[in-house]
Amino acid sequence: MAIQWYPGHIAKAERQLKEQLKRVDVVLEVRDARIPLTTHHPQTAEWVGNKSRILVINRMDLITPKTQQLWTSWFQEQGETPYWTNAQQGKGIREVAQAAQQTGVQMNQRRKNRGMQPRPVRAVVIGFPNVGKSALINRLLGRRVVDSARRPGVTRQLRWVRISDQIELLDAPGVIPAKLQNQEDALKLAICDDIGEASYDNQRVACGFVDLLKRSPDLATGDRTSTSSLHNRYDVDPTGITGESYLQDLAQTRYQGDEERAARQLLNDFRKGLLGAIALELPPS
Ligand SMILES: Nc1nc2c(ncn2[C@@H]2O[C@H](COP(=O)(O)OP(=O)(O)OP(=O)(O)O)[C@@H](O)[C@H]2O)c(=O)[nH]1
Repeated sequence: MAIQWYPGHIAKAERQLKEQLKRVDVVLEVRDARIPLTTHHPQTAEWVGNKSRILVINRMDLITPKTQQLWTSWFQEQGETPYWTNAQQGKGIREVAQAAQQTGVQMNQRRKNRGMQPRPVRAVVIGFPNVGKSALINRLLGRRVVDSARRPGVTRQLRWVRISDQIELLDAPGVIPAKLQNQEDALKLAICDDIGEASYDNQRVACGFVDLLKRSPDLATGDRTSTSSLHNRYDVDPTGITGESYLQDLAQTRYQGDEERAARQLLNDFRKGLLGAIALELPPS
């Protein structure tokens, strides 16, 4: 499905990300609740090194509580603790701040053991494009921004903002370049709009979206299947037809045959949660 990206752009994003990571103690890795695996870059562990990492899964409002519970159990089995947030509405933010603060306690204990003064823990928010990094930063800052300072000796000027006596945050999030491992990942990122600079074809992505839902009708848990969510919203039944035919039918019945408009509408409705809480991934069994 030919989703394109620019190697030069990726190299630059990676350099910036590594520069940001050098300066911090704790990394808040933000993922998209609809695709928590695909919004994880395989190189993250390498980038984070021996720093602390907090796993933040944002857009919790776009999946059902049941799906969230399945993921929480799965992550716990992998030895990870997910922190669920809705950065748009400010849910789950306090817990993330507390977790970051907790890593500072450990860091300061090590400093103390070496005869050093305590200092605030330094954090950065990283994640794929558009997963909600800025929204999270703004929520973490809230009204508690007391000062912001430029630190000398930093090659590129990175600004620290203090979110409490114990935490300082880099004000610019680290963008993980969407290295597209395979077409399935690329499609999911495009559907969720987590792909950034890459360019893709709305109509192909929309058809791929319908086909994906048809392959996995149980993605929407709750009282409705994901395909009946489509039927319900547009009054066009996807049963027995391909994604491509679905888009054509949708365009015919609602958009005077304009498939591009139909595709954009379908994708926007999904992204806004208007098709219901549909996850595009469930934990591997
Ligand atoms: N439904 C929902 N939308 C969210 C949530 N968090 C952020 N958004 C929306 O997602 C979009 C992207 O959020 P940003 O905070 O700009 O994402 P970002 O990761 O900083 O994006 P880049 O700067 O492009 O990398 C915005 O329209 C937000 O309003 C959330 O928890 N739920």
